[in-house]
Amino acid sequence: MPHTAPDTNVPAVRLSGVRLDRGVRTILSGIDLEVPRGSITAILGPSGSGKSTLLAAITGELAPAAGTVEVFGRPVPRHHRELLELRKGIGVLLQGNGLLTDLTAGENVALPLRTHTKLPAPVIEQLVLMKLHAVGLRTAVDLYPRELSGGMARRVALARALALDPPLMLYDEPLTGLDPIASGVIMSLIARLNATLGLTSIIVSHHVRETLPIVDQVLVTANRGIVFAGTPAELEASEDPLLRQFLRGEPDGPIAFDPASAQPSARDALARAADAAPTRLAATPAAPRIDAEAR
Ligand SMILES: Nc1ncnc2c1ncn2[C@@H]1O[C@H](COP(=O)(O)OP(=O)(O)OP(=O)(O)O)[C@@H](O)[C@H]1O
Repeated sequence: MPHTAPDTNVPAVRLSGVRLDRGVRTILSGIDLEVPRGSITAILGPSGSGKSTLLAAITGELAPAAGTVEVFGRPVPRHHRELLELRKGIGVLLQGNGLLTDLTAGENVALPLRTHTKLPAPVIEQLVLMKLHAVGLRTAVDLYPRELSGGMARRVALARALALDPPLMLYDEPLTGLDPIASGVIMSLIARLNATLGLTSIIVSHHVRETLPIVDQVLVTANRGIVFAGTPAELEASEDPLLRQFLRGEPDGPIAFDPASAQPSARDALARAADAAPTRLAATPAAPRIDAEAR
């Protein structure tokens, strides 16, 4: 398991030739990617382009229709028991906080420890305080979720995701519903925890501007694939019309906001973009929209 004898040359996550379907629909295909250990990777892209679906493949919630998904050098298993083992090594912060409202912050953080370990209660109590301390909320241990601000509740959920010391953290839209100040706190916390605990982090986000400063690698999903993989600086410097439009969060541009209503000129520009970067941009006039939520 990831907890034991890590081979530091093996990436934390590797996808090779992966295709992901939902029912009869192919959401992503031809996916090759590596997430180096210790890094922070952002998965950005328009709504519905398959960002969360990629996370689901990493946790084994969605088996690939083709290709392989490896976490710390091991193929993601399909059997329930082995999957549960894998997931103990993956901390997930979901879009909603998922805190149980009738439990205190401390009891919420204790849940994974009570469920997955046989540690005695006093040890769990100490671990809970340590996790809450890591997110700057030790004093909130006895508060109920309704007594917490949105940002505090997100930090308690983060402490709970860290409870079992997972080497890999997945964040699905960690900033949803937070104001700019709380967003800044969460992003710097993600960066600090990644560095101090030696984690590997993957962040799915619509919040491009808030996310780019803390990440090492950016992947952009669109048009059923990964249309960009590189550093934040490389993304900012890209001349690719699709990426420029996405970065600016514009509904109008070379990529049609609503492909059904694309004008011929938009289609032409899209085709030119696809010709200019055939390996990175599999754009077609029927490609998914780039929408304004990308901001
Ligand atoms: N459990 C599911 N069953 C069927 N279809 C699904 C399921 N989950 C997602 N999809 C579909 O897969 C596509 C990609 O969804 P996904 O949630 O991965 O996109 P996303 O990029 O994360 O979007 P958003 O930014 O809006 O969260 C969408 O068309 C969505 O409707």
